[in-house]
Amino acid sequence: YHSSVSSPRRRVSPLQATKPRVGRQNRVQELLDWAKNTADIKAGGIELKSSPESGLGWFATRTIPANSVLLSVPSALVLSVEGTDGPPQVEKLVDRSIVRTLPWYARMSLYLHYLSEKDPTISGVNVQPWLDSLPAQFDTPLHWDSLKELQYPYMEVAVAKQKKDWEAYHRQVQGFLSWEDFVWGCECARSRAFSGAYSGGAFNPRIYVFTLLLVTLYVGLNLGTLEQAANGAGVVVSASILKDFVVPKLFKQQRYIICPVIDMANHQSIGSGGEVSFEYFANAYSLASSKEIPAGKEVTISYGQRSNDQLLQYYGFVEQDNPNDVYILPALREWDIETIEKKCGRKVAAGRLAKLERAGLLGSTVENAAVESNEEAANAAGGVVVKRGSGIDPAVLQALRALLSTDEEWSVASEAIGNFVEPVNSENERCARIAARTALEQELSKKATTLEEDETLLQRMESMKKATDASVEDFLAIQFRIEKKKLLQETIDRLR
Ligand SMILES: C[S@@+](CC[C@H](N)C(=O)[O-])C[C@H]1O[C@@H](n2cnc3c(N)ncnc32)[C@H](O)[C@@H]1O
Repeated sequence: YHSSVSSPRRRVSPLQATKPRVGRQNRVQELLDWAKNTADIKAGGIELKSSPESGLGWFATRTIPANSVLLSVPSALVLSVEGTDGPPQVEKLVDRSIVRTLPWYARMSLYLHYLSEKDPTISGVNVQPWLDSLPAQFDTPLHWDSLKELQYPYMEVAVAKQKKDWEAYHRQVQGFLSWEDFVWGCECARSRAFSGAYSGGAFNPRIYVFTLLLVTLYVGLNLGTLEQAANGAGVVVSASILKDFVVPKLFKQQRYIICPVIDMANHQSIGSGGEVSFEYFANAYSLASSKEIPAGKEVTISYGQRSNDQLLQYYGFVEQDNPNDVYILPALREWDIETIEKKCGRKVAAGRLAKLERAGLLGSTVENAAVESNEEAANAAGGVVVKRGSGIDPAVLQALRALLSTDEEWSVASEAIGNFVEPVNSENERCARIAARTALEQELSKKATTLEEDETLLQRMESMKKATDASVEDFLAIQFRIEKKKLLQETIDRLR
């Protein structure tokens, strides 16, 4: 019922295919005109510009002081998916019993499909110019012929799982939209939606005015004291706040929204000058400056703490020196114990591995990762996580201290792995760090190319960009593996 994911790599969404092929720049102008004239979207101090690295993005046209609202989009215009049902448009297409089995992004995909094929209006506003502004294709690994150039087996597992999951979801709705359209919608959702436990509704001044009126009447007509009235008013006010703020947070009513026009803001992990928030009193979503932004600078926002694994898999780009980047090493059970023993000059004593196994510190095998349910590019295999911010997982250092402990250290620690949370002595600590470093060095040496070779290659590709037929995918793969190798090297240096 559908072809393999990788074949139509440069697909054009049906949306664009049925339209005369105007350049994205024209569509951008149409989007801006629409935002201003039809959608009641307010903008100030920014312009939409295109850059080769990140596509379209918002740029400051003048110096913007901190805390200025740059864009304000009425909340009636956003595409929203929350809870397990709906949105209602989707339930017009697909039976609710099926809708309920789908994750938020699949429901968002169906919603986008509904808007493009059935009725392009949201709250009575025709959003076609916004639909036309969406990217026609994605460069995420899901569309790549091979992921070998990433030199990161973990990503192959993660993308295989993504493909399997998405195919299963599509099977539920294949009567309504093609695989290509389904994937296109899911990717729009994954790369353009914000999430959060947003308020249940907008500020409704009428409740508060009415309460004030009641209080005035109550006191004015001598029906009770001001204190009694205030208690009554307190209940009204707090019930309303409860509904808007507390309840959604408490029950984790996660809400996902795509906000037209604000969805053109690009990501920067650290130092972004923009911020998206829900303006309770204005009942609008806004893009505002969180600090002063110099004229000409891009107004970026943070999509959250995203590793390059997540950024590449779901957004199709790689961030340089990403402070949230991670490296997933094979699980401890797959480490080369013999080499570690040699490098430390210690033998792993009998029974230690079994102890770690029972404590669940050895992880599972990579093959098992694919069967576990895990939406994000996270670590289903129990691999050893290395973070740019904090280095190697402290639980792994703990396990290594215990693993390499002498019989004496082991008995001093009452044979309990829990007593290895902190370093036990300098020699044991030295061994644990050598072990970690050895695993990291071995990981680095397994790569088909070195960091230096990759950097030279990338420079060459960049300088000959037009002359070569290097694709976006080739660039991304090299950028990605450079960042991973940098992270491994940094962590090795920290362990010296
Ligand atoms: C919410 S959209 C932002 C608008 C997008 N640039 C466009 O042209 O439609 C997210 C997408 O923008 C691109 N993007 C965002 N931040 C980026 C960055 N720092 N570097 C490269 N591309 C980025 C990625 O393609 C990502 O999937």
